[in-house]
Amino acid sequence: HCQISGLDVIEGIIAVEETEFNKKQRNTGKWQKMAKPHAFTVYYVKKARNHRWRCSDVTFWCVDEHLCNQWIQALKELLEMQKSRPKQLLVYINPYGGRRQGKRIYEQKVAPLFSLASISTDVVITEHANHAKDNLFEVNINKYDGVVCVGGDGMFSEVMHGLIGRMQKDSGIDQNNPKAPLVQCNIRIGIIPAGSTDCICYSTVGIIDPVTSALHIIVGDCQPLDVSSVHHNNTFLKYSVSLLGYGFYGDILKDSEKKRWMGPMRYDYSGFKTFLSHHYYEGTISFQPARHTLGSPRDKDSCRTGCYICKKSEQQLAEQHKERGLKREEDEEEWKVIKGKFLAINAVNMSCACPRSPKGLSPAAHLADGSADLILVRKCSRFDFLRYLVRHTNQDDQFDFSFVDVYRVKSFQFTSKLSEDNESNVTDIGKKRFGQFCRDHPACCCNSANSTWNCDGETLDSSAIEVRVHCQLMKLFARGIEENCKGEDADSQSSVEQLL
Ligand SMILES: CCCCCCCCCCCCC/C=C/[C@@H](O)[C@H](CO)NC(=O)CCCCCCCCCCCCCCC
Ligand SMILES: Nc1ncnc2c1ncn2[C@@H]1O[C@H](COP(=O)(O)OP(=O)(O)OP(=O)(O)O)[C@@H](O)[C@H]1O
Ligand SMILES: [Ca+2]
Repeated sequence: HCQISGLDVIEGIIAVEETEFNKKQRNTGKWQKMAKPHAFTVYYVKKARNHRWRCSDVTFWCVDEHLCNQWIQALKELLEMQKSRPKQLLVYINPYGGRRQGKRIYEQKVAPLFSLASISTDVVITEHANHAKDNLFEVNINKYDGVVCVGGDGMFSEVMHGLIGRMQKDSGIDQNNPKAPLVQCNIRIGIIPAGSTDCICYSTVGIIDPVTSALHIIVGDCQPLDVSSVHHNNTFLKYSVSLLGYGFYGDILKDSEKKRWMGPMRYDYSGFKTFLSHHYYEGTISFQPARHTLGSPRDKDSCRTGCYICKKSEQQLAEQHKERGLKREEDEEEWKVIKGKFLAINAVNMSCACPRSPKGLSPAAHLADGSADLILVRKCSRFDFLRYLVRHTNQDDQFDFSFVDVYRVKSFQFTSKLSEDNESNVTDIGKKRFGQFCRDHPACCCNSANSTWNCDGETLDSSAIEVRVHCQLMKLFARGIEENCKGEDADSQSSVEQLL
């Protein structure tokens, strides 16, 4: 990554413009000797610390007007040849996400950069939930090179549902069929973070910073992403890219929804409350291990830009597409079944790194390997659960506990004990009364009721679900987290800077 070539340099250029300079500029330095100076300014990506990108500029002065114009022309032609760069974007802004700064962030930090890079935009400020999703079913989508969402994970989820849903509708695929081979979505999504957790942005870029994300969009980055489909009884419920969590994260979300007015703080409040309530839930989880991928959840290396494990999965996917029509072998593959009492069941398609937990729920999970990491946290003491949680915030291994198991899977199913009992028509009135008693006395930690699934920050209505990972179903304007050239925290130079 540290090598430099002419092409790398163009990749880092945002725009080239003839420099308009005033008398003051003309009278500075050695250029004041020039009778009639000419100049052009190159705006480029400057890489700063901790994956942050900034727009910087450098002005080249020239005595010869013709030579100056030739340079401008040549650089503009090279920029024009960068076919992965978007020209026309559809932007959705959630004005109420996170700290309600979405509109301001877009107008002040992002729109000027898009305009500098000659990107045209159609901007929709959402008026209600599902506005963006519904709108994506109506717009002339082919007009756009990408869709940008300004908001949090929930807003991203809306846009993703709109795009994937639209894609399947246009291709005649029934989303309610859990086994349907879904059509990949080639229109990239850009995330301008303005939410509460912004876990998808953090896990794919390495920082929550609107300017950095805007620059990844401008240079036309592309990061494929695994998407899980969630069904209940042959009915499609939702897609998930980050966390599908039952128990702890489901309960936090349910409680926090009532506290939206608190903003991002609501998660800490509900997190603390849920931690104290210490509820566990009984159920059965069955899963198919992901045998196609090379990695394991206990690997020391994490998914980084150009990840070879994700590339391998991409190749396998291409082969599968070629062999389409042949019977899929996955139906015959083994299922593992685990019954137990769980404080949390977390399935993550990516690390789920976020500022609260910089290495995430599963540090070695891959963005695009066609698998999810299934983390089972069994019933344990409050103290042990706290030790487990604390390891999300430091360098210690959060899977190194006897009550935590982790599996890399390509599909799984869950049924709670309660719904199993209901299905087998066990009507134990005493048990139900006892359940009621426990709901009224939260100090009791038994499984009085079902938890809810937290699906990328939204609750699901059903506790019994069937989940399948779809390898690289969609793409983002991102490149994954970059390996730093000179150690984790050091500044790394962009190719333009190295050239300068
Ligand atoms: C002692 C400190 C332990 C801190 C442990 C922090 C672990 C944090 C892990 C965060 C994982 C986020 C996964 C991302 C999920 C997103 O798809 C979703 C949508 O935005 N966000 C949430 O559901 C929002 C989920 C928000 C979760 C907040 C959890 C806060 C837990 C606080 C526990 C306090 C225990 C204190 C005991 C004294
Ligand atoms: N104009 C609107 N009014 C009300 N709700 C909206 C509007 N636009 C979008 N939404 C909904 O708001 C929900 C939350 O938005 P968003 O994800 O941007 O912020 P957040 O919840 O604070 O952040 P995070 O998801 O990162 O925790 C989304 O699920 C989205 O459907
Ligand atoms: Ca994955």
